[in-house]
Amino acid sequence: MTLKPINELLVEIAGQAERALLYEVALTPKPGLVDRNNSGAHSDMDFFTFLDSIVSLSPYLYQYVKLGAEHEGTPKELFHKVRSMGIHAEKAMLAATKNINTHKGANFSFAVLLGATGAYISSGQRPLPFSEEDIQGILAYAKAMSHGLVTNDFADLAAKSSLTYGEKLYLSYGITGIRGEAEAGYPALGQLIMPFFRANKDRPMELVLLEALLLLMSQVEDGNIIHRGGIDAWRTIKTETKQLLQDSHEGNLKELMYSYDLVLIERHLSPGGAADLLSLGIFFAKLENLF
Ligand SMILES: CC(C)(COP(=O)(O)OP(=O)(O)OC[C@H]1O[C@@H](n2cnc3c(N)ncnc32)[C@H](O)[C@@H]1O)[C@@H](O)C(=O)NCCC(=O)NCCS
Ligand SMILES: Nc1ncnc2c1ncn2[C@@H]1O[C@H](COP(=O)(O)OP(=O)(O)OP(=O)(O)O)[C@@H](O)[C@H]1O
Repeated sequence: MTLKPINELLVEIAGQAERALLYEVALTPKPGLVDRNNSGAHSDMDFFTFLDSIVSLSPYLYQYVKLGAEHEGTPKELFHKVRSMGIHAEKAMLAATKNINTHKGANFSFAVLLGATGAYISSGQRPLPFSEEDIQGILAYAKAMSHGLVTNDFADLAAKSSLTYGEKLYLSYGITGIRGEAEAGYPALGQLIMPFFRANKDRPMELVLLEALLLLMSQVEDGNIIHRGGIDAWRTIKTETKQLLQDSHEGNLKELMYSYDLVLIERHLSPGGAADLLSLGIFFAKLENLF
């Protein structure tokens, strides 16, 4: 087997991250979220805002995987490198979207996971497609990178004058959100979505992605839902999406999801955390050549 030059591999991996973000926003119907049909429970952004946002992030996706591939220090040192790069990316995103938060969470997680992917391939120059073990190796590296993140980020919140939604949720409920997910090595990917994708890899991709979104909504501690609707609204969504998964089959899935979109729009709720995890899952599924 001949291995591709490393830079070609990095370009291909960054391209799969971009593709995953495009697939996520194009997937329709997504309850409460921006899709091709409507802007869900969002009045400040639409499908095109997401396209602008993805274009602005694209060069950084490559930078994250390159930083990982060239890294020679500890996983934690790589975390600091990609986060610093991520702050520049977030500024580019906000400039492209006129200050609307389209991909804050996705940008953070892609920074960590692309960095981890780069570090993983450089440790043994793995060819694509990756195996299940490769993905586990990348998630384990991401876990090592994020060690102590929750404690460090939330250490001095009392002294801060303004708090982000993630910080407020931690102070109010002890909810660790995206930081907790990263520090645990993204169990929503390794233990939930990737096994689901592998088990369903021969079914129509679009339906599998819609079901995957419902699966994530039924289980993830979604900071976006909780900051807008509170804990009860989040619990209700978890129960309802479990029921939707039980009631749905290939013939009625889209119809049920169109109806549920109207419900979440009416309640002004949007599962942004689940959407981000879906795009990360699509990224790994592409690297594993599942669809
Ligand atoms: C950590 C990030 C995401 C900022 O967190 P913040 O508290 O502002 O945001 P918040 O927690 O509200 O969530 C951000 C996004 O994460 C996504 N999300 C929410 N819950 C989840 C979840 N359970 N799983 C995955 N993604 C989630 C959503 O899309 C959400 O919009 C990142 O933007 C960042 O690092 N910003 C720089 C700030 C910084 O460096 N602070 C440290 C100072 S030491
Ligand atoms: N397809 C999508 N449609 C809508 N939101 C998405 C989609 N994919 C991901 N998201 C996530 O939803 C988040 C935006 O949600 P929200 O508008 O609640 O956040 P906010 O701007 O931080 O808060 P608010 O506008 O309520 O003050 C984005 O950070 C983004 O990560």
